[in-house]
Amino acid sequence: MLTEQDQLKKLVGQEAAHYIKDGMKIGLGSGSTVYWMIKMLGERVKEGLHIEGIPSSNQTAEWAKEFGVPLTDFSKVEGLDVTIDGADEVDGNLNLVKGGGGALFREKVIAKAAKELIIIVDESKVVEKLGDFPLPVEVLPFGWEMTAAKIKELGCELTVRSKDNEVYVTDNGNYILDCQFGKIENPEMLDQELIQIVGVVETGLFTNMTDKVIVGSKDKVSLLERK
Ligand SMILES: O=C[C@H](O)[C@H](O)[C@H](O)COP(=O)(O)O
Repeated sequence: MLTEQDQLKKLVGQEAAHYIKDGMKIGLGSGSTVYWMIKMLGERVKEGLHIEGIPSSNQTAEWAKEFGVPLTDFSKVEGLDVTIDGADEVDGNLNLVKGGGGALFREKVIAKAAKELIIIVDESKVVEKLGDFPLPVEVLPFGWEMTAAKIKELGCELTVRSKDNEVYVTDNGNYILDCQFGKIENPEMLDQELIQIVGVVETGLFTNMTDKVIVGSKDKVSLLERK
């Protein structure tokens, strides 16, 4: 039995699959909303759609295999036509917080590699200002305590992400620091400040990258587009 939020995730995930055209190379994001998009893409592939996707996480790769979506990698393609991904927060300028599922680094790679970035969310993710959701920052394990101290100097409280009482390790073998900055006034500047800290691999701030956001709410699906 799906929760109301999951039903909205399903709705926008399925909707997004219809943006894909024959022959496209697609960046496949991560998370429970993307799951529905991949499932629907699998159905379209069975009906004859020819596409190839690059997954942003091991979980996404598994789903793609399960639903019959062909995969490729960056040794075989030069770029992507479109990337479709979820988000943890979206602001009015279509800036994003991502990485709730820990896949932010590969997600940023496939977002940057694509001609178009389409984000799929339920309405609870749309906010005026980013920052209620703690910002995930991927860091190298070596000296992560030093990296964390430098990040704290930018004005946040943080925790190292854990899972089942162990430190959570990303698909890239790194750690995630969940950073509570409060409302983020200037996401672009914060992203730049964070990325300059030695040991930071990537941040969950995706600024000036999103072209379209498909938002699912109770009575409709709406489209937000880059101004
Ligand atoms: O690392 C995970 C990703 O950034 C997800 O796209 C994000 O957390 C949204 O996930 P969901 O669709 O499950 O809410």
